[in-house]
Amino acid sequence: MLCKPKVATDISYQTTVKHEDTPIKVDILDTSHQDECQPSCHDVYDADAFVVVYSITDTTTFKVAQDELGRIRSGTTANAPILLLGNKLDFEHVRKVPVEEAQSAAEAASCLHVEVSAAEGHTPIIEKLHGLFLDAIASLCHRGRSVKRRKSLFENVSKKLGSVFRMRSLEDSSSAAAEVNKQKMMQVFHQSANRRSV
Ligand SMILES: Nc1nc2c(ncn2[C@@H]2O[C@H](COP(=O)(O)OP(=O)(O)OP(=O)(O)O)[C@@H](O)[C@H]2O)c(=O)[nH]1
Repeated sequence: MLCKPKVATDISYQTTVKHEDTPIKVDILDTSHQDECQPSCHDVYDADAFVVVYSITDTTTFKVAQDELGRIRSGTTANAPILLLGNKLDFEHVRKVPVEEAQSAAEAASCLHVEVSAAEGHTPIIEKLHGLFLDAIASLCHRGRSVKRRKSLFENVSKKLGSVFRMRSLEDSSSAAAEVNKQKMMQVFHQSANRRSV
């Protein structure tokens, strides 16, 4: 299950994260929402997790993000973990999307919500992405695959990046930040496992 760019402006990345000594290959597709490519031209139904990005300064991007949440939740990806990510937090003074509105959209779609500034550092974003990947893994495990199959699934966690920021390697975080990440990752993993076992 590899994410293939659908149009020239899509960008794909590959990276590796570790979960309990198991390397997990992650394919990331950063899809473009430029005029010539509406969201509908993307096949989002083969991803294991999603990051839907909007700008807190632009209500149009939030509207598109909400539509995307609906599309994801209504297809075969209905149970996939989603991170709704509000970007450009450094532009708080010209905010157009109230945080409460975004939070309730996230709640309605049963997804995580976070606001960040890609311009002011990647660590908080990377932490959230690690959590999302683990959520995807927990989701795949919960679907009752065999242990052998799970390992190969671990190598195929893929996701779709909505838009806005360019991501750098997940391995760039400092060792102190990595320890914090690890703890948060395990928290999210356990929360996710608990949620899904209810
Ligand atoms: N101030 C600020 N600028 C940002 C932030 N994130 C992105 N930008 C800027 O916003 C502009 C658009 O960023 P892109 O990453 O190209 O946006 P995009 O939505 O992915 O664009 P497409 O791939 O064409 O859909 C660029 O000039 C970025 O430098 C942020 O957090 N703060």
